[in-house]
Amino acid sequence: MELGLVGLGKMGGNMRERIRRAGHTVIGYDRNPDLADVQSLEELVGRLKGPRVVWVMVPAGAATQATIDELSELLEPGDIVVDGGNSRWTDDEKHAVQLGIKDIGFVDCGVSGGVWGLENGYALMYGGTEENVAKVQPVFDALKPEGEFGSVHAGKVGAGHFAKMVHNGIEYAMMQAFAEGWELLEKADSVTDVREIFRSWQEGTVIRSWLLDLAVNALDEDEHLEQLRGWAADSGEGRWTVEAAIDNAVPLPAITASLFARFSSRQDDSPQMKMIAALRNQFGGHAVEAKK
Ligand SMILES: O=C(CO)[C@H](O)[C@H](O)COP(=O)(O)O
Repeated sequence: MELGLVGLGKMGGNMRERIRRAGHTVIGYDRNPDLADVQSLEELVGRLKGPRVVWVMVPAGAATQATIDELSELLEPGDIVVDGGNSRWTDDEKHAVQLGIKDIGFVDCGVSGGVWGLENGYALMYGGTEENVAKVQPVFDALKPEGEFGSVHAGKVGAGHFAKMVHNGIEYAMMQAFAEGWELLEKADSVTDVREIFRSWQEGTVIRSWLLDLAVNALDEDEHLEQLRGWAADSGEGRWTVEAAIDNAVPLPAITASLFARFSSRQDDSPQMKMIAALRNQFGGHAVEAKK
């Protein structure tokens, strides 16, 4: 089939390649003309035969909204837009309504696989009507990992991004657990080779996983992670997971703590710990350390 793909960055560029390898035609547009097959969204839409499927793979928020705004003007009834970015699931219903006014279909799709997806395939979680999903199915089949699992029609519009959001929340907590265990092992006098302990866990253990494999890769590159600063960004999905937990009154202590650990990582000094130190000093005369 033919696909229009908007956004050819780290994810979109490799996805174009994987879909092409499966024998489909992909016409890609990116703001960077060096990456693009066409120079505008208008040209992209003009090059596709109807009914068109256009996959949007740009940063969540303003960039996705601007792309959907433009596509809603250019596409025709019966065409489909797939949002494959990390959009907040609450945006999906709005986009479905916006496009639905012109009878353009909408499918949301959470995509996981990172820079390894080209070779390993991408895990896909999509939401939308059976009819719209069926029109995109050949592309889902091209992108998904080989084998029985790796893609799911998660429910109605929004369910794909909701599933991906929860996946990312789990990802936060799993990474945090590996990070905490690693720090404790590094600290223990009795332990001589933390990297080899991590490597040994890759077979036979309850915690063997792709994240563990990636941790071993990282330690092979830099055994004590001395080249890195203990600083981690977050791109929103952990926050949305915690917000959804509050909306549904579901306790998420591990995921919430792993999100907050990232906030702590961005502080050079902890303002709240200054208050703890001040209070301990006030009530008990306990020692404080002066700012250097
Ligand atoms: O979707 C992903 C992996 O599954 C992304 O890499 C993820 O968005 C990274 O999120 P964050 O910046 O919040 O750690």
